[in-house]
Amino acid sequence: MRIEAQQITRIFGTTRAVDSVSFTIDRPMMIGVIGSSGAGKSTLLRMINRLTDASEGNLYIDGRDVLTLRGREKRSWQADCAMIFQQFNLVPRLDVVSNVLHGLLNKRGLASTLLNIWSPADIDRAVSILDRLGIAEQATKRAEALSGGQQQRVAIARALMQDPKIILADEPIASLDPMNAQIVMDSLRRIHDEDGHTVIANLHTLDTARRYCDRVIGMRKGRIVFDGTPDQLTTGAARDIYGAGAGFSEGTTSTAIDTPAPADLEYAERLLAD
Ligand SMILES: Nc1ncnc2c1ncn2[C@@H]1O[C@H](COP(=O)(O)OP(=O)(O)OP(=O)(O)O)[C@@H](O)[C@H]1O
Repeated sequence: MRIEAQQITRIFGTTRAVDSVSFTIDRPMMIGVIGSSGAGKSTLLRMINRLTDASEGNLYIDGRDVLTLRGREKRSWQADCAMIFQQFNLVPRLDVVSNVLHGLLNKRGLASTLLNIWSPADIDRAVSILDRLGIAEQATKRAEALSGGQQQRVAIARALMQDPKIILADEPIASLDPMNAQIVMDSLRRIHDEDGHTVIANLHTLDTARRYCDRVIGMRKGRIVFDGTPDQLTTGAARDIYGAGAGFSEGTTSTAIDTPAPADLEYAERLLAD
């Protein structure tokens, strides 16, 4: 899949949250997007997925501009473009396997959703995806009973259930302890390696971007100020991305937040409402 962003821009009031961003992805890659809080990382992912409309620009996916899609075609693109969020966005009271089956909602009609009708083949597939992520034994538990790391793996399973062409992850490990963060990043990397999906992840630490990604995009004030390999991401380059002075320390690049972002809640509501 070839992805070509041409001068994508999103303006909120007087803020150019994303300002004339262009990049091309011409083979499946794992890409990390880094930058300080407010740099425009979430807005960029949300424009790709069409959760937020762009103010200007084009996003060609295999030659088709997905920013202009409406109605059924827009939903079809959203089904191809799975999102994973910092706060997991599972339905807490539902069991794990039902949460994974919700990945099909982007592809299914309302009736089967309301009646909770899933074919045995769908259920088998959901369990085998959970198995792949090492959490099949949790399938019948309520999502809320799982640890954060397990919940994020359920969210990844839900994303895989929709058989996406691309996976977008918005700060997928920002709420997790280091061990669970590693398990989740290992899972995303393995999915990329095995399935050949492009994964674009907003990440709040440089070492994670360096360790897991083939390419790193650095954003500052809505613009791309770095686009290169992890090797090219020197401390000097990081200082430019984060706009820090000589006292810059790589350990202080965290932009983790503790409260669920409105984007997360909106996504969960959309999954339930569709
Ligand atoms: N719905 C909105 N309405 C108004 N302004 C917004 C909205 N969403 C984002 N912004 C603004 O756009 C800019 C970029 O925000 P964005 O959330 O994309 O940055 P980010 O790099 O993802 O930051 P963080 O790491 O804190 O999530 C910020 O100035 C933010 O306040």
